[in-house]
Amino acid sequence: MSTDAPRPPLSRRRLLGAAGAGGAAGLALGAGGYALVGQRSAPAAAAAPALGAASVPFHGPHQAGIVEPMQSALHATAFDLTPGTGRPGLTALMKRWSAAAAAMAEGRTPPGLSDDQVALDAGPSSLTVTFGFGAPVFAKAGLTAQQPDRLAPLPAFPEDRLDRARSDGDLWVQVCADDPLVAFHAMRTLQRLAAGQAAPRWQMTGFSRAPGATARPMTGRNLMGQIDGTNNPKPSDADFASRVFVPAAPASGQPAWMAGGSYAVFRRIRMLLDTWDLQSREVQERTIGRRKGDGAPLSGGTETTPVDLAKQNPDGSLAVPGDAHVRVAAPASNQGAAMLRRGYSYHDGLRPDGSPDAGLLFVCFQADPLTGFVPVQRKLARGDALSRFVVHESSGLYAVPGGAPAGGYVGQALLESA
Ligand SMILES: C=CC1=C(C)c2cc3[nH]c(cc4nc(cc5[nH]c(cc1n2)c(C)c5CCC(=O)O)C(CCC(=O)O)=C4C)c(C)c3C=C
Ligand SMILES: [Fe+2]
Repeated sequence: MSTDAPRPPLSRRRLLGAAGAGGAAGLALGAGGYALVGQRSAPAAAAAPALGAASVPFHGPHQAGIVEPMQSALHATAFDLTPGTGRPGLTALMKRWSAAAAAMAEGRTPPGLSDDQVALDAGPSSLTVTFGFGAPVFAKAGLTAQQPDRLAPLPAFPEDRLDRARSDGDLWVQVCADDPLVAFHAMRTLQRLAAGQAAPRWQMTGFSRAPGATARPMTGRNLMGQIDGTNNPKPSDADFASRVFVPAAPASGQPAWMAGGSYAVFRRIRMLLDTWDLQSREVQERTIGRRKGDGAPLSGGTETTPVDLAKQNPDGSLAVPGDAHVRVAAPASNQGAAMLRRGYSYHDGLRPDGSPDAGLLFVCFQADPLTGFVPVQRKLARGDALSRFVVHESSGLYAVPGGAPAGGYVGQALLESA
């Protein structure tokens, strides 16, 4: 599932145009959060094409990696604090991680480590790093009074087949970039910087379509072949911010340190692709409620035409079937519940039975999981035609603090609260 709607066309063209004119370095674009910056080294600056030179600022009111167009590579890692790492250790870690993420987002070598040089020749490639806190970290850091009640464990959904060793975790780190080596380097650097204070609990790798792969910007496809991400909330929607970000306290009813933050739900959802591929095109389309080729709703129109859930076929049946995924998941079917989906495909080879170990690393962000993911997944688990073709294998819910101002670090308002 992707929010592909990739780079805004204008900035994309300007990026490529600037590179073509040889004037990439130092040009601020001011659209979609992307800019071109100075490079890691002079030779790299001379050689880096626009894609590698594009950067997303680490500092800002919200963390990067939420509203920006999806990059092509993802590493998601959960860490557990090592025994004895209390609040001071966690504070030191978040300072180190934030400084490293800010540097790498500008294509600079992170402070405090000898660089492994994996990303040496590349620019920042739109690297974003997003940090989240899992529920257990609050007790471990002596911060239970500051734990949001929204961070209560997700309910058990029928048909979940969760592997607890690949679920949850004290800290969650999402690394995205348009170059796989840049993404690996960032993930590996953060892991090395955590040594002694936090150890990886699980790590997963995802991918999306490479920028420039299509003749024009298009919504991405998932491994079932569907156009996925069409009906995501858009930053231009009037209610976008209130759906995705936590407002300031006390109006939010949430701890003050969560202002500008969000909640991330992460689910590893395996697709039963061998079974899916045996289905007719008609069954596949009725399962989702949209045409496979162009993503148009079965109620008619084009990909971007609003879904008409009331539309009937000439025989009186619903054009979008009663159990179609888009009907069951729609805000209109869930008292307005909505979330910003930003998931990546994964493929980890074959399972023992020879079937592909592949699917969707589902990531969604919302201001409140109790009015976002939870009611929607509750409904999907009961009546979604897609359930026959997917298995939920791991799960996590994380509080994603607001962004850090220049000179600050992510989680500062929590970790320096009284
Ligand atoms: C609980 C939330 C959701 C899960 C889990 C989920 C899994 C999942 N979805 C697809 C494929 C598609 N989903 C689409 C739309 C869509 N999905 C959700 C929520 C979850 N999906 C929502 C809220 C919506 C939007 C509904 C609407 O308002 O119309 C689509 C259609 C295109 C689109 O709008 O993005 C596809 C395709 C898969 C394959 C999957 C698990 C593997
Ligand atoms: Fe979906």
